[in-house]
Amino acid sequence: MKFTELGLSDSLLKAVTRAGYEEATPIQAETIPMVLDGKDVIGQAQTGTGKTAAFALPILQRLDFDNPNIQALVISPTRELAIQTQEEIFRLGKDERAKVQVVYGGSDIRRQIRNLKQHPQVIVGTPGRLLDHIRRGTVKLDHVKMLVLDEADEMLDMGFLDDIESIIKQVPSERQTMLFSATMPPEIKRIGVQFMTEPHHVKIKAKELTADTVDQYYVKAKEFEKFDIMTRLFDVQAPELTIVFGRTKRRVDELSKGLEARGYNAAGIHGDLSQQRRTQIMRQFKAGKLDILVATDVAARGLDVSGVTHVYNYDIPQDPDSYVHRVGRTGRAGHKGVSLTFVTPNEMEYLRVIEKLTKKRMLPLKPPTDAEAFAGQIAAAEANVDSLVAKTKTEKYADQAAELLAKYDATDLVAALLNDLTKDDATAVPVKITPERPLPRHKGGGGGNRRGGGYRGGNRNRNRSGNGGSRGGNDRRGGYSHNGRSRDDHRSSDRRNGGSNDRKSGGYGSRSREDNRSNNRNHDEGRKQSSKRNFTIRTND
Ligand SMILES: Nc1ncnc2c1ncn2[C@@H]1O[C@H](COP(=O)(O)OP(=O)(O)OP(=O)(O)O)[C@@H](O)[C@H]1O
Repeated sequence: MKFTELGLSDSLLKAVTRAGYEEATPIQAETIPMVLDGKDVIGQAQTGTGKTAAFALPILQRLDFDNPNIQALVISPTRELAIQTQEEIFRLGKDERAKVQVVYGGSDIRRQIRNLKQHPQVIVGTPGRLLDHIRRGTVKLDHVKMLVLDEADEMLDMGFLDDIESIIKQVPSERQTMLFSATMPPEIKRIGVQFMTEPHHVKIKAKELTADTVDQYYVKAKEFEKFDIMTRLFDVQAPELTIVFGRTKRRVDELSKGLEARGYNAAGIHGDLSQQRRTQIMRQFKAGKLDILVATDVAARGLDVSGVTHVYNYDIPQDPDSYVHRVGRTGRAGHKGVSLTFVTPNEMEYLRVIEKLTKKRMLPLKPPTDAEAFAGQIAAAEANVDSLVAKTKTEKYADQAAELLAKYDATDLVAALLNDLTKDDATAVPVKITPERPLPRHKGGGGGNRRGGGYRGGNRNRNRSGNGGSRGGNDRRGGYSHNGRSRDDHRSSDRRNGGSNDRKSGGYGSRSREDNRSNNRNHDEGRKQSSKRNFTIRTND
């Protein structure tokens, strides 16, 4: 549907055109008129289908620019998502000079207070820091007329619910309330509607819960085999921008160090890192200066990084909703993506439960052999050679080239070049990743009651202490962290190709070589980091 049919103002239509949006997505087409009409809305649609603009545009239109008070509040589960959402609302409301501010934990509160004195009309924030500002009296919500819970099911789940209730108490009851997410379990929706008035539930029907643009695979492997298989898969699939999800913070640290040791341009983020470091890594990743982001579920919700081609679940998520959000970091806004999930033999039942929820079968992949990995590396190196030759001013080096050709056999020279352009093979740099305790044996069935008595872990009072929780994978959720994300991620510092199974992909969902060539981002950089030394991860545990 055309944006012009939705009742948006001319300046917002201009902003939409400037953003490059041609047509409204289904969730935008359905919810924008309702929100403009002042209705309470629950908006549910696949990941990456433009839910942010679906609430941002009508909110901007309903702002009274002569009113200096906070009129709209958007609550986000993670700092990174809050920052991104503020940026998008600001971008769309630029012509109207909408004042949009973000507040989140782990960053200088005095600066936030200074900015709050500039009278923002829209606030985006994480719950802990919002509460902090409310208590200090630096954020006053008594003029708020629009409230959004982004990633609403996450915000209304046990980990956040108390904070959300405390915040909502500060917002006038005469307000418009909106909940948005790709997933909305019925029992969470029941909690949500208590904060709403005659809500309209807009659920964009899709055959599958996950975006249909993502080709989903799984590899059955033993715990200790996963790392080597993953790097071999990288060689074969040649992912461009990749997110690897790990279950715990320790896992993320070890994986990112191990990948670096093998010459990949990788870095990890999780809730124990300083916010400064988290922001720095996200910036690098968004700018394409980092090929692989390794993360806990702190990066699973809402993050919109264009060009993420592959998502690897190094650990199968315990929570099927989490799977939906993780793989939703690729295949966004109509682009293609590939996801790959490792599953140990005793975790197969978890895979089936995820498939039941998503209504999509993951295709099994065999781990690539060494020969296949080598072939993948050589293919990438050849593509590199093509671009190197194309950009080299041959005359400049002609004499030295002739000298080298006289000294060495031409085949030896090219072989040395290829050796330099390929990464160390798995065995050359042994990496040992500390085994995580496997997920408890699944009781079977599943799918129906996902949260209540399902397998989200019996003890719903998770991680309230915000103690970082997941070291050793042993927290109060029966020995497993909440998807590797502790309350600390949420609050402690807030207060607490292709995919097709064709030859090019060799059956591994790789991107075409053409793609690789044109997007040969920083593989060279990555390679330079490669140290041909033995590398074993040490941990404190
Ligand atoms: N109408 C549109 N046409 C094209 N692209 C769009 C449109 N609306 C939004 N986008 C772009 O699509 C991408 C995904 O949007 P957004 O992050 O809002 O998705 P989402 O549905 O909130 O996903 P998630 O469930 O993962 O949070 C963004 O890069 C956004 O700029």
